[in-house]
This record gives sequence, C-alpha cells and structure tokens, in this order.
Amino acid sequence: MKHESFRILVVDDESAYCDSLSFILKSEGYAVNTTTNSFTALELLRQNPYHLVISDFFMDDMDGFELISEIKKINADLEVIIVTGYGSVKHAVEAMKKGAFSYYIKSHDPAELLLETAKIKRLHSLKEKVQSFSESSHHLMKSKNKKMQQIIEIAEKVAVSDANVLLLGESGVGKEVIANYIHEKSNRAAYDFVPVNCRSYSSTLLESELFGHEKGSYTGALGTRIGKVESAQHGTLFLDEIGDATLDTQIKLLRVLDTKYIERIGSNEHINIDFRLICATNRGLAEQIQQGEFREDFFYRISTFTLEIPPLRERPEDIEEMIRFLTQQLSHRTGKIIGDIEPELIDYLLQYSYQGNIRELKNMLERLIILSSDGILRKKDLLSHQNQAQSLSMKYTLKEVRNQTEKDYIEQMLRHMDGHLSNTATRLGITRRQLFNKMQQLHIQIEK
Ligand SMILES: Nc1ncnc2c1ncn2[C@@H]1O[C@H](COP(=O)(O)OP(=O)(O)OP(=O)(O)O)[C@@H](O)[C@H]1O
Repeated sequence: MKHESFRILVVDDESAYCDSLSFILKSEGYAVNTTTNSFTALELLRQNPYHLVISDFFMDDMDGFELISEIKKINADLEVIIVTGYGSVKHAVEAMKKGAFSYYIKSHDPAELLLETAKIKRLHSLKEKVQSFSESSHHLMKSKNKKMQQIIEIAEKVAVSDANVLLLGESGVGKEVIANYIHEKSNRAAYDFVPVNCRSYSSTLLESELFGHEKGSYTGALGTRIGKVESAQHGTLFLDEIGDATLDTQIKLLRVLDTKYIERIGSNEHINIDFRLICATNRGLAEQIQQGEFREDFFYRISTFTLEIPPLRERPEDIEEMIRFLTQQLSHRTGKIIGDIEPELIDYLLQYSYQGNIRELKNMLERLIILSSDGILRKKDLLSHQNQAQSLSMKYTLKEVRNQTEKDYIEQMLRHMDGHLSNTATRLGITRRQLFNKMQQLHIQIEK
C-alpha cells in the first residue's frame, strides 16, 4: 500500500486482461480503475484526477495514436504506457513519438510494467516537489547571528549523514523548517518528508497514524491504512512534539529504529523500512526523563545530533531581514504588492518581544498586508487593530465581550497554528469537539 495516492486507469477491451493488470497494480498499492471502452476512458479522465493511463494500443473504438492525442488534450502531463503484442512494437514506438511514456509487451513479465509505473510515480512526485518548491516559499536560511549560523552549518553537515536529529526550541522558531531543510539537503531529498505532530493524537490514534492498521484491527478501523512511517520510506519522518508520545509509543518507535521493520496494527507481517528520523520538541526532555515520562534509551537513540534553535528575540540582528523576506513571501502569496515598510513599523518590530517567534512575526505581517490599501505597511495599522480590540469592551454587554474575546482568541490561535484544528484545541486546553462547537457558535471560519 505504498502508492495509494497514485491513480492509474487501465484501458483494454479484454475485460479479463483489465482485471489481471488491475490485480497486479492494486497488490502494489496503486489506486486502479479499469474500462474496456476508450470513450468511457476519456470521460473518466475528464472527471477524475489520474496520474497514469495504461492502455492497449488496438482498441475496437479508437487506435492508440488517437487515444494518446485525446488524453494529452485533457491533461498534457498525464503519462501513458502503451500495452502491445510483439507484432506491433513498431506502432508502440511510434506512439512514444506522439507522447506515450513507454510501452509494455503483453507477454513479458509484469515486473517490467511495475518498474515503468514506479518510474512514472517517481517523476510525478519530483514534479510536485519542484512545483511546491517554486510556489511555497523558500525559507530564509541565512543568519547574521553566530549561534544560528552554527546551527545552519551543522544542519548542512548532518544532512548528508543518516544520523537522527533532535531539534529543540520554543514554538514557532522554525524547527519544522529546519527539519525540512535537512531533508532537502540530504540524499533522501527525492523521497518524501513526512511530518507528524505527536500532540495532535491520542496515544491509540498516534500509533495507528504512525504504523498504520489493517481493516477491523480496532473499532473504527474501517479500511487498511498505511502509516506515516511507511509513507516516509527512503525519506524523512519528522516527529514534532515528540515529548507528547507515550512511553508505549516510544518503545514501539525504538523497536522500529532497531529492527528497521514495522507491523501494521492488526497484522504480523513485517514491512521493511528505511527512513531518517528527525524529532522536535519545545518541552524539557531531561525533566521528562527524570519524571519517568520519557525513556532515556529512546532519548539517546533520537538525539545523535541535537540542535537548539534560539528564539527570534535572541537573534535581533536577523529580524529586519526576516521582515523583508516574509513580507515578500506573503505579498507574493496574497497577490498584494507591497512597495514599502514604514521605518516606524520596522523600529517597533525590531523591539517587539516575539513570544510566538517567527510564526508570530509572520502573522503580524500577514495582518498588516491585508490592512494595507496602498502597498505600504504602517505601524498605525498594527496598533489600530489592537486598539479596536480594546475599545470593543466599552460598548457591549459582558456576555458579548466574552464571546468576542473568545472569538478573537480562538481565531488568533487558529492562525498561530496555521489552521490546524487538533493543535489549536490542544493549545486552548479543550477537545476538538469543543473547538468545533465553539467555532459554530461564534461563527468562526478557518482562513484559507
Ligand atoms: N527560516 C525561516 N524562513 C521563513 N519562514 C520561517 C522560517 N522559520 C520559520 N518560518 C515560518 O514560521 C512559522 C513557524 O515555523 P515552524 O512550524 O517550522 O516552527 P516550529 O518551531 O516547528 O513550531 P512548533 O513547535 O509550534 O511546531 C511557519 O509559518 C514557517 O514557515
């Protein structure tokens, strides 16, 4: 079940052949649909996102050339593998000139087809990575601060090793960003970076999230599900808030690190895995070890290298560049051109004590960009937002003020947690259900 997000459409007018290809591909975990009709195939491709079409060359209703040309009209990026017999290889080669990725000879070992399919999947995820890299934001990975410079330098050195890394630091300092940076600089960069926030799940759910489960292995396990450890195959698993993993989960993770295999919950099958582990926490693990909440052997196993990221207020020499960098990044994302930042605002932001670190600075800038009507970021907008919040209390009943304050705070926390509901609920000290109820009652929507 390694490839379930990769969707394949098999087109062949022999339904028995469709079934056997579908069986082989599904057993590798691909999501597969089949059809014996080219027109239905095109309709399916128009309506659903597919990544690959595996099609017979000679269909009753359309030949391979025509089909490829129609497929490419629907989605030029959709790859096609032509299935053919020995006698028609010439046509298949011709089809490749017209845009097919490759061809597969029907009588050959299906392993060949699986190899081609895996190649296309790899290419597809590389394309996605390049796309998200250019869309998202590269992060600001330079610093004028000595301590931060050392951290970036060590991160780059550690990246090329396979050592486990533990990242420490307050919330919002950029631990996940650094974990991602280590992944991108490593030999595993072509594979996935898989983040899991251990705080967002109960212990049972966390284990199922990490190791996956078989259908029916516990109440609510409606289907087989692959876990995040398995999804990180050859890549990097990032366990955020590792201090929240229970002792039981720590033992299981330790065993996985030692044996290099996992068993999905409800299964005895060993699945070999190979991944790099990066953990992060903003809690004092030493204290947790003393209190018996964190296993010492697990701690040593995950912290071959430990990097402590300083809070933003301890690297004031970086704040101005970070402001300019984030402003550019956010204005690009919001489509709003920001030409200038008032010097008074810069002064204010340089002296501000960021309890929420880079995340808080980013949120303040985002608000200022939204409020700016002429492309200039101004200090008064920041202050008027704060004053506005204060003046509300002079006009309303106590209940209304309470509701408004709660609403503002929940909205702020949601922004702070990048819209992540479970994390927001945890930080607010309520359950997800209670958060949902509050959001409904106070008409709160998650900002996109
Ligand atoms: N070097 C950087 N350049 C640009 N943006 C950054 C940088 N570091 C962090 N950020 C931004 O700050 C926000 C918080 O970063 P991140 O999630 O990595 O912090 P964290 O330390 O993992 O927080 P938490 O402990 O709450 O999970 C994100 O929106 C991220 O994009």
